[in-house]
Amino acid sequence: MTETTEQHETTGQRKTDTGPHRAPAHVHADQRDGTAREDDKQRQLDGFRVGAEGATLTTDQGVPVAHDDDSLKAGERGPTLMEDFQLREKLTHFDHERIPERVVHARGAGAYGYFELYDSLAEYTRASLFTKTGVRTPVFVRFSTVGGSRGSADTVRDVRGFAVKFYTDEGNFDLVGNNMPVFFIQDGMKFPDFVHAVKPEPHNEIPQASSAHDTLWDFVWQQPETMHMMMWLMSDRAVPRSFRMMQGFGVHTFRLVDAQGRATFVKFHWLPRLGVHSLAWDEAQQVAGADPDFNRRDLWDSIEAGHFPEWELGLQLISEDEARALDVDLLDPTKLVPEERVPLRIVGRMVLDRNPENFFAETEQAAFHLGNLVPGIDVSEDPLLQARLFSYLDTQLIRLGGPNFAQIPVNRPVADVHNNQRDGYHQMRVHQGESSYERNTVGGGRPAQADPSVGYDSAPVNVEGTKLRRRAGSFSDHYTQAALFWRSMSEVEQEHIAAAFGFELGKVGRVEIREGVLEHIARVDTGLAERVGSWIGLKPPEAEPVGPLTASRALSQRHRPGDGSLCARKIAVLAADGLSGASFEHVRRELAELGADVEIVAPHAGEVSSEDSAGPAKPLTAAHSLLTAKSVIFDAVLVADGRRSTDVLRARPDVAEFLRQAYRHGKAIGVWGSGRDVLAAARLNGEQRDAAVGHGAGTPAEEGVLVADGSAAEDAALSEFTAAFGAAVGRHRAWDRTLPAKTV
Ligand code: HEM
Repeated sequence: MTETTEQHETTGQRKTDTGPHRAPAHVHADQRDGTAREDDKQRQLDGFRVGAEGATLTTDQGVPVAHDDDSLKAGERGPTLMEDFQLREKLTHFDHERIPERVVHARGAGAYGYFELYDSLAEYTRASLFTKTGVRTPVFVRFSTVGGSRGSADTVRDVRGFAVKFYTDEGNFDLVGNNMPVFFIQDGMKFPDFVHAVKPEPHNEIPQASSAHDTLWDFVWQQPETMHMMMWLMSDRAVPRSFRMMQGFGVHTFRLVDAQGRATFVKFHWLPRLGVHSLAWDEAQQVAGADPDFNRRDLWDSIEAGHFPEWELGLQLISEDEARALDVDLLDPTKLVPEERVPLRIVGRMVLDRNPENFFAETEQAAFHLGNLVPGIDVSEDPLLQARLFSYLDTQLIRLGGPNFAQIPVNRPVADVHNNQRDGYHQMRVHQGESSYERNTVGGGRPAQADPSVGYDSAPVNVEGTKLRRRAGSFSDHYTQAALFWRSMSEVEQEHIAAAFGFELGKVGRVEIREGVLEHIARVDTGLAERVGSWIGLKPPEAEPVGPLTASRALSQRHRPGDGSLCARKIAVLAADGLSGASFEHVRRELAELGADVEIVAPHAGEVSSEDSAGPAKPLTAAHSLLTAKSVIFDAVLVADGRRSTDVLRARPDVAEFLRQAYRHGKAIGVWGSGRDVLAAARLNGEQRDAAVGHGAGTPAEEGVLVADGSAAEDAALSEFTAAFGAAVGRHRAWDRTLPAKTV
């Protein structure tokens, strides 16, 4: 018997199974042709599912329980008896349900899927993951915020974690990255300091999941290496519309290693099919209240709806010689290599197509680690990366309660596991044999060492030096790339960055911290410092401009619109009893065909009456009342035709506020038929708008505001309107409408 056959302690069944409990599917990549395939992980997980539907309730010992509502007492009104083993077991288990949350990245959501390689990298690496084209390697991905606790809101200003576990046939490879390509600090020695500074302040544990407080900005002031990353953190990247609409980055430089041991530097980039899109800051703050699970729900819903999130993997491959010619040190994690300098080679795609079935068992117990490497992939000497190599395994030992967490279903490899690592808390395997050591003449487990052509080997990098605690001189420029980022932004993005600095520093109480940070900002760009200074009432100091610098188009979100698809974009249709059901159904159907999720928001939830006999056969249902739905949880808003409906809507202040807020947040707004009157009454932007402006099918009154006369009788006109509206939603936002009032 091989060791992995003993691992399956629990048998179970899928929720949909009706048959007897199945023995776990036993996945051995090497029993076929040595290749891990997309469903291998799922088949392995099948063996651990426990479905209790229809089963008899038992204790943990399997004893049937006939009475689960009352404890065992001495008399009806007497004290509870110590001997009540049922009660004690139930309470004890409950008392121990919580495990520590992750020390950072505590709040997250995950999904399964696959990575498919379409361009072999055999010339650079022997990793099967990157050489077998067409093969779909199973993955589990967890997205997260960094600073907040497990129960904090999704849409706070923060970096997002983007951690990918590839279950390859050569073992697990984890790419534990973020949605920004650089980091705050250059050396792992500073990580605890940085995290202590950004987390809630220790005396009163305020503020939760926010960088807008004295200690974080004090750290920034004292540690100017943070400046490049602070530019990213103040940008729209820090408030993504969706996990599906973020880039991902490995951040550090890694190495790909070929069969001869030749190494090439590599930087990993994930590129979302849907483009890179963000919330407006005002919107993000309101979503945090209206739906704290906004990003988590979006990921879950899109997968359930079959709109599978997708990214392409792009690599920057850099030889040692090319590295020497770059004007940045590849070992410095506060620097990026512009794509214009080293273009991306797109090699594959990742698709997430399955939600986990149990949040705790899978997402919460997932353990990613930078040191989970496979043959052909190696680390670099980046001092931040080197510290991470220690930290993940160390923290997981306590978070997951001992050294056997690789046996937890979500963490276990699809590849076979054989070694002499034994015992410890939560050991699930029943190892066979008399001995558990090597070298060994007794026999027993005795896994043989792999052939060198198969086993992991570190890149033979020449390393020597004098022991010292010092930062490399090549790491010392903290401003040039921060300025590159600033100069690469569109006008709207720049305005958002300036306002974000203004917001955050505006929450800093100590004026000397504000002044100190403003000095650093002035060294990045004096124009930016002027704008920030005007928000916080300070005059920035004189500073020497950095440069000359060209911009990098690739850094601006504006150049990553994506495919414009409406995959699981949420559209609200404001309506009341008496709407035109036929025209509504027409618009709904056409938007749904584009992938959008169209929901009626009405004065009351439940059935809404339609005014026309030609309306839909089934009654229309409002998914939300105006009490439960705010415009911030939708991407766009429509107002339906129907005189009786619009007469109600145009008199309601909450409808006017819904539209005004959507307008302020740059969202597409569309009205047809008598819906025009509701728009006119809303006085968008405080003005009485002439609802006749721009009418005609799909004619924009201004960018993203579409007004049509179309009624049910004019199908072609309505289709034209719907198509124009859909295109506006696909463009995400009319960003100019989101600009905060300028103070300069
Ligand atoms: C020396 C610097 C760093 C240290 C010491 C460190 C440490 C940690 C620790 C202890 C965790 C919790 C892990 C767990 O409980 O399972 C964590 C999570 C994480 N870290 Fe880091 N980190 C560092 C830098 C970074 C950087 C630069 C990135 C991005 C490239 C990053 C990305 C992540 C992600 C994505 C997670 C969440 C993984 C998950 O979803 O479970 N960290 N980090």
